[in-house]
Amino acid sequence: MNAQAARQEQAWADRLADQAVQALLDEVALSPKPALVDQRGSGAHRDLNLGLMQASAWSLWPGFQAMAQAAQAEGQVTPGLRECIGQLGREAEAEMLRVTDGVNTHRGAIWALGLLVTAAAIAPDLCEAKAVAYRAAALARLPDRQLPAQSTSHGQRVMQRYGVRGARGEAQAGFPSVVLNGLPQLRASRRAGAIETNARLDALLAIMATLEDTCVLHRAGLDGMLCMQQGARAVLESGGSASLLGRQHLRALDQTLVALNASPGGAADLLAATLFLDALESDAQRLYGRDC
Ligand SMILES: CC(C)(COP(=O)(O)OP(=O)(O)OC[C@H]1O[C@@H](n2cnc3c(N)ncnc32)[C@H](O)[C@@H]1O)[C@@H](O)C(=O)NCCC(=O)NCCS
Ligand SMILES: Nc1ncnc2c1ncn2[C@@H]1O[C@H](COP(=O)(O)OP(=O)(O)OP(=O)(O)O)[C@@H](O)[C@H]1O
Repeated sequence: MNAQAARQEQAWADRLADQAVQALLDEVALSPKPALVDQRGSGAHRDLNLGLMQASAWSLWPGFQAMAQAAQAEGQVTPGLRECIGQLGREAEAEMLRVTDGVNTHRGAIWALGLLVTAAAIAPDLCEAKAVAYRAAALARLPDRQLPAQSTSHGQRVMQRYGVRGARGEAQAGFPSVVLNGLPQLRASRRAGAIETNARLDALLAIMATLEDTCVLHRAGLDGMLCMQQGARAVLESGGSASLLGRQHLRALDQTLVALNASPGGAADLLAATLFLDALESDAQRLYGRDC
């Protein structure tokens, strides 16, 4: 590789890490989100706040950059790359826990964005959202033989109890909540004239309307999850977060989910994934001058 190509690769890896961190910062700053940490406060959480979430997001930059570089070195989806980013993901999680003093701020986000950053780095000229999600799914389906024996997570417990597929299933299926719900809603709301805040809130609600969020199942059971899904649908069906009626429904949903302790952390991670893929497509249009 000549020096200019090497510089371009380096810049692309840095850019992907920037965009992943930016997506996390944009997700947490977006307000008012139902029962989640945002600029108003901690939602249903006692151990999370805005500053902690931001510090956590910044701490993940080197991990995302390293995943992008590993993908560039390998150049394709392989079992070796899967195991390499598994190790980098665990190191990123350890750094997150160091920065947050042991609080889980972004476990699900490291998983989702880590896979998407890796998938984007493999083929910078093939970065249409669906293509990136497809490559990320292929990676997520590969086994990680280096995965250490883990103590049972909240996610694993509720997946067994309710028969849902959780964060792994979402990734292995090609992020349907992002590709079929979050991104189309983000763009539909923009086209309908919503300001960016409302378009992003609507995207979050579109994800919440169908997601089997293991955070919610763990914290508030099946009733909490159905409440989240129905409440999110009610906001969208009454005109979305930009409409007066939609805002009334959104306020009610926030109060109900906080009372149930039902924070949709998985949906928040997938909103960050949506914002990442949206920015990636815009970047590619600028760099390559074509629709992805
Ligand atoms: C797959 C992960 C998320 C573990 O999931 P599990 O469900 O067992 O654990 P846990 O309950 O601790 O975390 C799940 C997190 O995912 C998010 N989430 C919840 N529900 C969903 C859902 N339906 N879809 C997507 N994300 C979700 C939430 O943020 C939640 O906190 C991950 O931590 C993991 O195993 N990583 C291994 C490291 C790795 O291979 N990394 C490679 C890519 S970076
Ligand atoms: N803005 C946000 N507000 C709250 N949670 C978020 C936000 N964005 C993302 N999340 C996700 O929610 C998850 C935190 O949920 P939760 O506190 O239920 O995790 P836990 O550590 O598994 O559970 P517990 O705190 O009950 O022990 C994080 O993994 C994070 O990915």
